[in-house]
Amino acid sequence: MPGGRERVRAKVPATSANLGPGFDALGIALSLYAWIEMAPADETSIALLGNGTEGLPSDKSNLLYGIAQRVFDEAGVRVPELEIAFAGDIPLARGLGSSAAAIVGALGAANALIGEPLPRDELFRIATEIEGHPDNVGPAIYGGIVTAIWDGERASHIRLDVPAGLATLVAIPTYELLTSKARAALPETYSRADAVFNLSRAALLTAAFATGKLDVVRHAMQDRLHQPYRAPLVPGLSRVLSEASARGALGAALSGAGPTAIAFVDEASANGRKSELETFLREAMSVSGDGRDVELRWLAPSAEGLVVEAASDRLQDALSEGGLAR
Ligand SMILES: Nc1ncnc2c1ncn2[C@@H]1O[C@H](COP(=O)(O)OP(=O)(O)O)[C@@H](O)[C@H]1O
Ligand SMILES: N[C@@H](CCOP(=O)(O)O)C(=O)O
Repeated sequence: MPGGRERVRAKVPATSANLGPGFDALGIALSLYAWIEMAPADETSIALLGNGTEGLPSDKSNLLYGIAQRVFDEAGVRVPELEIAFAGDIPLARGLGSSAAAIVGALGAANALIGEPLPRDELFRIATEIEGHPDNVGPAIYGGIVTAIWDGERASHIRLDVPAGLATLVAIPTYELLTSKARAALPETYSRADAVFNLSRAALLTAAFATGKLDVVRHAMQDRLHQPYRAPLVPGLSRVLSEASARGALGAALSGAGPTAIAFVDEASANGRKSELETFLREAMSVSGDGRDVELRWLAPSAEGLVVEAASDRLQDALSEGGLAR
């Protein structure tokens, strides 16, 4: 491939979007990853190696192939046949940005395959256009915490380092909730009081992250724009939102469009209350009541976003030999 690579592999982090009040505006990258590999081929093949990918198409109708072709079209290059492989630890349709990771990884891999004609900010613009909002694709590309806007044509963002000592615990239910369904539950209009309630908290939360003032996070995580309307779709969410701060968390939120819940903890003041928070989240989010249908994970924030490298072996081989850095 002139100026490009023969085989490339993109690594993309999971994300938690919204963080409570920052609906469609704020998100954080988490250390759980998806890999998307591409190489030119004589005939297109798509290997889906991740858990939960069974129902996804493995022909040219797959999202990953379509996005790669969009990059080639924008760059005026033709690569009609591709060998694509996807593997990932990010569970699908749980509010941890699986679709954002797939979009960002496909954009990054396709761009690298043809010599990176598109700058990273253009990848962000295209990813936002495809996803419809910038709050999960932003941290997936840039890592850290990202605050962003989208006006339908242009996307602007600022990336913040994650404050030292901020730990995140996610409670992932076994059931899926598609973002499209969780968005359909939202009203068309909001009152001025609710708009002011959210914009003041989103601004305070962003400033708290930017300055490392973790004690302010607990006052800034409430939301009136999406969580109250999504709570009927996520059993236990209302309890988590109202009680998590009394159980050792700085605050809690619905992760992305759900159904995962995310709690923030200040390592410096957790004072041995992590197991209390774990027990509480497991109990509250369990539909079966015995907690076995909820997976708890302490996921460190990921400072790194999209990384694309030349690959010397196939993703299948790297996976089976334990060669993927998690
Ligand atoms: N590797 C992939 N290939 C094709 N489609 C994918 C891939 N990963 C995710 N998707 C699509 O994204 C959907 C999940 O996206 P979404 O409902 O936004 O949930 P979330 O992004 O929170 O996991 C899946 O049902 C699937 O249609
Ligand atoms: N702001 C969006 C975020 C969706 O994130 P996802 O990771 O669940 O796709 C929303 O809340 O709808």
